[in-house]
Amino acid sequence: MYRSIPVADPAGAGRSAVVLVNLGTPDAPKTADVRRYLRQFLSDPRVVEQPRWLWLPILHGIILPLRSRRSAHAYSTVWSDRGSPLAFHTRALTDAVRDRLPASVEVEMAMRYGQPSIADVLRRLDHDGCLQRLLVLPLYPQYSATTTASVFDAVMAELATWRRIPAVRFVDEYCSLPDWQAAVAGSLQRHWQAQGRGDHLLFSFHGIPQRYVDAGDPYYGQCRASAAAIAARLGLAADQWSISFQSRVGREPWLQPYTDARIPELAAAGVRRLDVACPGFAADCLETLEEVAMQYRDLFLGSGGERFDYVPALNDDAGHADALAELVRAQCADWPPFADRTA
Ligand SMILES: C=CC1=C(C)c2cc3[nH]c(cc4nc(cc5[nH]c(cc1n2)c(C)c5CCC(=O)O)C(CCC(=O)O)=C4C)c(C)c3C=C
Ligand SMILES: [Fe+2]
Ligand SMILES: [Fe+2]
Repeated sequence: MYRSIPVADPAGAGRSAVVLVNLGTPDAPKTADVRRYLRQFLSDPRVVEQPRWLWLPILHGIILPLRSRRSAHAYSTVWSDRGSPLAFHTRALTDAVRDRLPASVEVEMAMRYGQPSIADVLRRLDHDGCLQRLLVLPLYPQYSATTTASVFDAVMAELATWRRIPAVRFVDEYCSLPDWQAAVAGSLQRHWQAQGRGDHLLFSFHGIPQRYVDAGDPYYGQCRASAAAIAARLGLAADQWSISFQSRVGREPWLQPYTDARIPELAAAGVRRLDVACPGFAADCLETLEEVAMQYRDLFLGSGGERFDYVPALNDDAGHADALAELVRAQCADWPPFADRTA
């Protein structure tokens, strides 16, 4: 019934582990792999809040057959010999965070959809039954039920099958942390020092349905507040920056303004040189590298703009890893090895 494993050292103090969880990505940019990934992703009731009897026939009859091929093509434009950008950037960030923490804390990455799955990573961490303390850090700076809460669901679904459950802590958001805001502002400043600065800075966040925000999802407020905090650190005036929402799927209204409407609007208002940053994405991925850096570049240049700069996500930037390692230390301050409780 519940998972049984012989405990290697019943008298031992047990171990502490940190799991950084990102969204996940297909195994390969092929229609069949993308289809398997989209099926898991879009079957999650946190992502698509529709009655299952209504949604599942649409998903299997229309969305998966049409979207898998189209998305596979989009993935093939960003795939590299290191694999999917979301996967290799998340791995590099996890390594950088691990390097900054005591060697006795295990630091692993997991993916909400696809591989390595949350269930596999948790079981591996508890292979000897000695995982006693677990910090889950979803790599979403802003909380949304569609992303953050879905990670929580998957962690709890796995632990619900365990006999010996570790103490669990869960990070709900980190966009309000000054260290993270400083890391984003710092990467923009470095970009401007190297490339020069545009006329306007657009912060483009992944959208969600407006209906979810109306029902209490704090995502919109956190996007606005964190963009404003970053702009303030950069000393930008109100007309030098704005926010928008990208990656809409389906027909119902999502958060606005839409990035693909805002970009031509900025060009028409006289912006010749546009900088775009995506501070809702911890790691570069399909949505930043293909949708923003390719599609929206073409859109801006085709609307009369002269120069378009996509400022990369923080990925394994030192300031990013420092901020997340500090967040782990603060969250686990009373756990070994951060605190010696024998004192
Ligand atoms: C259909 C509903 C979707 C919601 C709601 C949604 C929210 C959401 N997503 C991210 C981050 C990422 N999404 C990515 C890809 C992606 N997102 C959706 C749909 C929704 N996302 C789809 C169908 C896809 C797959 C690609 C496609 O077919 O267009 C990715 C990139 C993954 C990669 O492999 O590179 C990320 C990251 C956030 C932060 C969010 C809500 C706040
Ligand atoms: Fe998404
Ligand atoms: Fe997309």
